[in-house]
Amino acid sequence: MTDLIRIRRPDDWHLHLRDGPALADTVAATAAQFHRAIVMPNLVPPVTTGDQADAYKARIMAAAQAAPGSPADSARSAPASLFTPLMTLYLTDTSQPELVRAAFESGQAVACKLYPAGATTNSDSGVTGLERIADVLAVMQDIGMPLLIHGEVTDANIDIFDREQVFIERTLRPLCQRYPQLRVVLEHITTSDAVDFVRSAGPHVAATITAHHLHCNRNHMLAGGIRPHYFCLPILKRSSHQMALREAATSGSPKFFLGTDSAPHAVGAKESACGCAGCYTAPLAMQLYATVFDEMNALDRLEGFASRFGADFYGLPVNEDFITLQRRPWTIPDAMALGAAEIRPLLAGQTLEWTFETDSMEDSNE
Ligand SMILES: NC(=O)N[C@@H](CC(=O)O)C(=O)O
Ligand SMILES: [Zn+2]
Ligand SMILES: [Zn+2]
Repeated sequence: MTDLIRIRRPDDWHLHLRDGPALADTVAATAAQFHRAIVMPNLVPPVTTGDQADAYKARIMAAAQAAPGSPADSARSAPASLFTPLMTLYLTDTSQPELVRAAFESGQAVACKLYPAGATTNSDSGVTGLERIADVLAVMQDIGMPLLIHGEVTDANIDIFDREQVFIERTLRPLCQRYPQLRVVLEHITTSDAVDFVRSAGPHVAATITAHHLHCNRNHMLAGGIRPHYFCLPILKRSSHQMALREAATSGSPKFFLGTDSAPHAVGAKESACGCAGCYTAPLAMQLYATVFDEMNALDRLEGFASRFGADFYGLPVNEDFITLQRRPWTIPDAMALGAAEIRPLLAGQTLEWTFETDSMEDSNE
């Protein structure tokens, strides 16, 4: 039995850091485990321009400098100061192709995010119809800029558990036919339909998979009481879909890679008559993924999923340093700070088999 895993430092290819007082906590949590992260642009107001992405990146870097583990805090060794945010632009009906091109070519943004208007948290300014951004998509295809997609229809007549599958048939399949070379990441996939679609598409189409969709199915959220801390979008599905995701993540296919979709909301905003969608997993991300890979007898494939395939897709080098996880029980805290607010992480109070070791930088010299 393997009791110690040492892998190249992973990256998080789908993350919500939020803004303002929350940043110090969200950045520190992610930087403790990951080197890079694709930072989602769904702030209020959203990050739609290269200059806004630059300004947001500067706020994130300032938070990383001040975080535990940075040179300003030498007591711990988590390399918060090495954290590299990779910025994204939020597409709207009025996004301009030449501005998108300029932001990509200057390095201000590595990708654009498509939120169908109204599909999820802070998506009200999203795209109301793909025909409205046809010119932007054509430019993105030309320059090789990835399109990151929240893949759910917003049609009120479509059952919430079917919205991903219907999006694939109605929107994604035609999109991939119209732009056959467009680089696409279907984010936070939740269904076997999404797994099948991504598998059958070309190498320029990939998907991220969250830790919560690997750990949970809709029974966790709804059986024996309604548990708002499991509520996220796309919503948790039945266990057969969860199994399809587990198989995809642990299959060794480079089309599936790690994206936590860690998306914190204050406890009061989730425990409400109309609770917010989003699960906070950043501080327990690698412990959760390791537990699933262990359960699937696939610990030898964790490094590909967590530390290689995403970097390969984005054309970036793999990280030079390493992290260690140990088979040792670790109990997830009941509550954590999020700026002045309190937050309840996913699976709060439960014990995981794997502990994340705060790792030393010497590893990179071995
Ligand atoms: N996943 C979620 O349930 N929520 C995310 C938005 C998103 O990724 O769809 C958030 O920003 O809170
Ligand atoms: Zn989303
Ligand atoms: Zn997200």
